[in-house]
Amino acid sequence: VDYEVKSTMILFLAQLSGNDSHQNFTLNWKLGSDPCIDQWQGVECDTKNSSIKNLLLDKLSLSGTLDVAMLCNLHPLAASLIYLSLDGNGVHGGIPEEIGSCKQLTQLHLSGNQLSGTLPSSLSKLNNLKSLDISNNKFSGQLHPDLARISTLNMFLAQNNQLSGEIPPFNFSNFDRLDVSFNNFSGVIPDIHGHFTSESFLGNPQLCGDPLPKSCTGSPVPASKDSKERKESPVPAAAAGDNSDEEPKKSSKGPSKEQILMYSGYAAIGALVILLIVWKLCRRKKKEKRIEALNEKVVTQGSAQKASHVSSEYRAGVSRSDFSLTSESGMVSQSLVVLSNSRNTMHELKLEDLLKAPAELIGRGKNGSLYKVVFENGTTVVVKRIIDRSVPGRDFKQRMQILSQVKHPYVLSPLAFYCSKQEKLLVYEYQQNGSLFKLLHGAQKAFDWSSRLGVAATTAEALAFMHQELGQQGISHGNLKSSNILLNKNMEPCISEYGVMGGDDDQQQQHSSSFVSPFTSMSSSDHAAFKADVYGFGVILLELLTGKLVKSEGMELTEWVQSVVREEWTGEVFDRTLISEYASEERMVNLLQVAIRCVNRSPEARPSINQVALIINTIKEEEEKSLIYQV
Ligand SMILES: Nc1ncnc2c1ncn2[C@@H]1O[C@H](COP(=O)(O)OP(=O)(O)OP(=O)(O)O)[C@@H](O)[C@H]1O
Repeated sequence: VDYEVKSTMILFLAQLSGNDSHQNFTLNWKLGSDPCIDQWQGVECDTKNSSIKNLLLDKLSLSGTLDVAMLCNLHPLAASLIYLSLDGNGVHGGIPEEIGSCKQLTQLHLSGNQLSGTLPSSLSKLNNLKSLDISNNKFSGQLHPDLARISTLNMFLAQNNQLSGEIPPFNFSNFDRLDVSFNNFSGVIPDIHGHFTSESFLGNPQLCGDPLPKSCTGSPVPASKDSKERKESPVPAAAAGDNSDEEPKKSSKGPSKEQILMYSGYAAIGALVILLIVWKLCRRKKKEKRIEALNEKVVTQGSAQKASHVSSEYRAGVSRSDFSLTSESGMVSQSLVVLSNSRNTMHELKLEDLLKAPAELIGRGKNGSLYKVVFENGTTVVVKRIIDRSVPGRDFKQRMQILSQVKHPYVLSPLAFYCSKQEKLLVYEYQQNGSLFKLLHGAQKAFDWSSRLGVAATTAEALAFMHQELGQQGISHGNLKSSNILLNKNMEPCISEYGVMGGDDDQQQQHSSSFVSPFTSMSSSDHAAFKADVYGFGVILLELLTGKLVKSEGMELTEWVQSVVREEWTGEVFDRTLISEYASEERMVNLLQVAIRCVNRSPEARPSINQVALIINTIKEEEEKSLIYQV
């Protein structure tokens, strides 16, 4: 079974279990093993062509979501999967439309979960489906009439949900089992050819007709001859919502009951849409208020201090700062904003102190210059002076405020910032162990495989937190590269300059063209920026694996790796120092596969950073287990 299928299955299970990667271990699903040969629990294969046939994951206390898009969008799986069973778990959320791409499915069993929402219309595309069991969930809405077109269907169990509308005219003569009881179905029961008793339809107060005792014309239905031995309904006609006394109204000239129902349905949808718009507007207002509140919380210092005139030209080794901070009027237009996450000593930080302190230029990147500033008390910070004027000041300030509130141990938050029309400065704690770039490409090259894997896993987790765990406030990095991964005093990676550029336009355009957002909750530019971060992270993985520079002698690392892999010389890609320490080639190849997926030219084909983090964690856990085993 190929790598992509294995990793997709591991991710699918992780989503099902609510991102609990331990479930993979319990079931023995490991990247380093084979689902068919090593018999992953719950997986049954077609022995002829080693393809995955059945996924039987009943009663495993899975409480995550059903991401069938992962399975059904992957051709080899979609072409082989015929039975998916998740009965008796706690899976929540809906069934995604992508289920329609799992064309070979003959059995879909999802009974006894917490699934909700309407059934996707794409279910009707499953024209091999024989049994569909969605009973004992929280599904609502109407069944798509096209469901009745699945000519192979012979079992439909949907009891105990909140489904409504009419029952589609299935070909009941093919059916062995049917149960739609205890829902909110309404209207006339289609012709069941005498195959089922009233039990299959009970508990739907608005349903009428054979085999229920409630007639659709008001009078009780006489038992038809072709009905199989029919039991008396335990629900009295009145309790079943018999509305025979309403019937005469039907013949009057006014709107029919169906029309009234239809119009009130439209009215309800209209009201819902209005409510949704009002809710969205309220949320936006609230968000703005929250940001304003955050702004008030921070310590601002004196708003119109005299600017100490400083030269705008940098001279290496000068003994004082040279940030030009003057506004047109010669005054400092705004003051330094010390953020609430700063250490105590930093609360006292003043703009004049920053200007007075000796500063040393330590870098000049495409987005600005970086200075190391040492205060009298010995505290050392770095100051990033941003030259990009395209980032609007308001956006920049808001982003900095949000970032200062985000507490992730592996994301370096700014200590303070300054923002005027001409100038943007950011103050960070100085990290004396330098950057990942230096560690990989500097003179000293003692950086073993386990540490590299650790850096990859920690960075991916921190990014996943920033992208997804923050929900609507998720922030992309915008300029992810190995020089922005710093090493803290414990040599752990720390992502620096987070969100400073608000998305690198070049990088985004280059790496996220022809993008169409599949999300409604997120703007397409946010989504493109997240995909650009995944690309940047993929390049970092390639640097970790190859030890090579991103660009050298006119050759891009991504292109070089892909060409070597295409030629099937994969082993040639890896850093010689890793080979000589006998690092596991299997796990290096697994990480390489992740990296290659991240740097895919098409942004849509790149995985989410959450998926990447999960796979890297799995590789890391396998590495740790093997180390314990060696000891
Ligand atoms: N807080 C810090 N502590 C120590 N070193 C840092 C810190 N921040 C950045 N550096 C290092 O200083 C060097 C220069 O940083 P700078 O941000 O100017 O360059 P860059 O990241 O290559 O460019 P840019 O971010 O503008 O694209 C880099 O090697 C970086 O790793």
